[in-house]
Amino acid sequence: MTGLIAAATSAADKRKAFRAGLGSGTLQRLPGAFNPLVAKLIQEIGFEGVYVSGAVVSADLALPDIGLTTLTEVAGRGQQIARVTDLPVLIDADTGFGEPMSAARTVTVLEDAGIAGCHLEDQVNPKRCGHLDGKAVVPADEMVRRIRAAASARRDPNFVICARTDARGIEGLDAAIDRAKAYVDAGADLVFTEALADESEFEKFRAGIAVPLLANMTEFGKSDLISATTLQDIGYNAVIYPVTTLRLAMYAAEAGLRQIAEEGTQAGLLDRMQHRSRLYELLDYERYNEFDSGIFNFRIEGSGS
Ligand SMILES: C[C@](O)(C(=O)O)[C@H](CC(=O)O)C(=O)O
Ligand SMILES: [Mg+2]
Repeated sequence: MTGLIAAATSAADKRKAFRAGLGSGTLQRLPGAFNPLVAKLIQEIGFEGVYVSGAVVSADLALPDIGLTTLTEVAGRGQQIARVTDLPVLIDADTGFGEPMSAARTVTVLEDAGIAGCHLEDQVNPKRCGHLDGKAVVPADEMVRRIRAAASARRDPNFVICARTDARGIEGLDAAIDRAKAYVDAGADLVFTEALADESEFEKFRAGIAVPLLANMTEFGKSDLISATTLQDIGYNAVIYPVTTLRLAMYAAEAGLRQIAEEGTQAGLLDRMQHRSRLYELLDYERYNEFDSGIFNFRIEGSGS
């Protein structure tokens, strides 16, 4: 029954794999999973990791991404997602949920949740999406304390501490690079270069920083949508597509709900739905017969199947 209810790969092995991936020269692609089922899809399709987005955890609760969610809520979602995937999970820890000592506690809680790494950003509280105007950052030395505290709290040295700088949109690119250098000196393993504009800025960041770099290819934001091949050629080590699956799903859900409201039936929507049989395949439903041979003993029939 290994790997059925939960993924078989241990958290320690996932962290090792994430470290190795970041050092491999191959871009690690981490789409955001808005739930554990999407994480299974991400693994099946062949991505290198799974991202858990703060914006998505918030939106899922019908809240804006302004630091309203708690560590317990975020870690809980992360744990549910990490449990079902063999891939490493990188999670968005916003500003660390408080003072540097809270950032330290955040790391211990996320380690216990089976997460492979987290990013902490240098925004003030309340934070906002990094692609909006009107952001503010804390002084660099305060963020340095955040990162030091987080790095010192690790029990597994392979847990990846990623420092995100939001400074590009506030203090400019050179200042953002200087901040990132200070965060690396404080113990960051990976740098999240938030809201850069175009390829030339990604190149400039790459030239300035010695540790692995992560690009955020979020839609409708301040960064050009650069392909994975180009990011890899520039020398980036990881990319997240944080809100993409939620945007796709919500778009489809809205269109479908409007059609049902108008037409009084979903009959015209079946070819735009995940089929029951595909859902069951993704869930490994049939394998539950390993527990009890009476579990999967039906055929999928009925309307539209
Ligand atoms: C990456 C991010 O922190 C997230 O929470 O997913 C967001 C993404 C977004 O709001 O589009 C961010 O870039 O701040
Ligand atoms: Mg976020």
